[in-house]
Amino acid sequence: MRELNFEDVINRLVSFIKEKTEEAKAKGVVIGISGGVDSATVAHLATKALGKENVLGLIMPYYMNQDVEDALLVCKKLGIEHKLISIKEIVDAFEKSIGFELDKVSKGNLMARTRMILLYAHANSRNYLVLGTSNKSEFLTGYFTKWGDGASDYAPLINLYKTEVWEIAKRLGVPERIITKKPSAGLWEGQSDEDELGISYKLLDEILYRLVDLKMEKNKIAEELNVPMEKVEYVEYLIKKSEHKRRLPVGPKI
Ligand SMILES: Nc1ncnc2c1ncn2[C@@H]1O[C@H](COP(=O)(O)OP(=O)(O)OC[C@H]2O[C@@H]([n+]3cccc(C(=O)O)c3)[C@H](O)[C@@H]2O)[C@@H](O)[C@H]1O
Ligand SMILES: Nc1ncnc2c1ncn2[C@@H]1O[C@H](COP(=O)(O)OP(=O)(O)OP(=O)(O)O)[C@@H](O)[C@H]1O
Ligand SMILES: [Mg+2]
Repeated sequence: MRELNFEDVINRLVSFIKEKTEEAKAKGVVIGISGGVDSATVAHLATKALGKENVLGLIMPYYMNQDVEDALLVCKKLGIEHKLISIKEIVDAFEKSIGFELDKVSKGNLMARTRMILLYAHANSRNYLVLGTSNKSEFLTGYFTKWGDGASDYAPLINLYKTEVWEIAKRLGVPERIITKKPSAGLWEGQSDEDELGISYKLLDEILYRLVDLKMEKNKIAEELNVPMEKVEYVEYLIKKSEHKRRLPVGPKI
């Protein structure tokens, strides 16, 4: 992987949050806190940048489980204002109004979009910005809900791979159990990013870095990483298939 000076990266991330908040003349930021490492990292960075008084954490579970405890741990450790809002009633009411039972991916996307609505309701009413938590691995593979967790005003981690987010989290003092837990979108019981994506973040990031940043030939990547060519082609397929998620809607040239 590329060699980053993580202390320098942290300073840049903190300055970025501070600058963008000032530029927007916003009073603070609101972040969805899941109990996972991406949101914990963004919350730590925002607290460093703006002070704990100007950071609002929204914990928005559908399922009441250990993740809720972990999200509370993050907010309490940082001393930020936080609210616990169950989205179960809202999501179930949506589904009832839709009139048919949603498949699990569609229902998961509905959860992610419901959280987006709650984040923006708070941002609008307080003159806050919504900070997103997407990282480069998720962004490039399309592993996020379009206009759901993918929607935000600024996404500080968007240029950092998941394996790099783990390094930053360690240096920021994110609680160990949050760093070592299996990444999960938490959209259904037992969901795991690496199982759903069909590849470990370690290998995914090595392939993405070579394909996207270094623009290496696919056969060279397979050779260098000692993996079958199909793995590299699969990652390339994920990038292509999700192109529409990385841009605003377009229409024909007139
Ligand atoms: N070629 C194309 N051009 C323009 N638009 C296109 C399109 N193909 C689909 N679309 C549109 O995009 C929609 C599909 O995209 P989307 O609604 O996002 O849905 P989709 O990509 O099917 O599902 C989201 C995936 O992200 C995962 N996820 C979600 C949320 C959080 C996390 C996490 O890590 O925390 C992970 C989730 O587990 C699932 O695998 C289609 O219904 C259609 O409206
Ligand atoms: N229960 C939840 N409450 C509040 N926000 C949530 C919840 N679930 C997901 N989110 C938001 O959606 C984002 C995307 O989820 P994602 O799983 O990719 O990140 P994470 O949970 O922070 O880290 P990890 O990928 O390691 O689980 C979260 O970072 C968070 O901002
Ligand atoms: Mg998660």
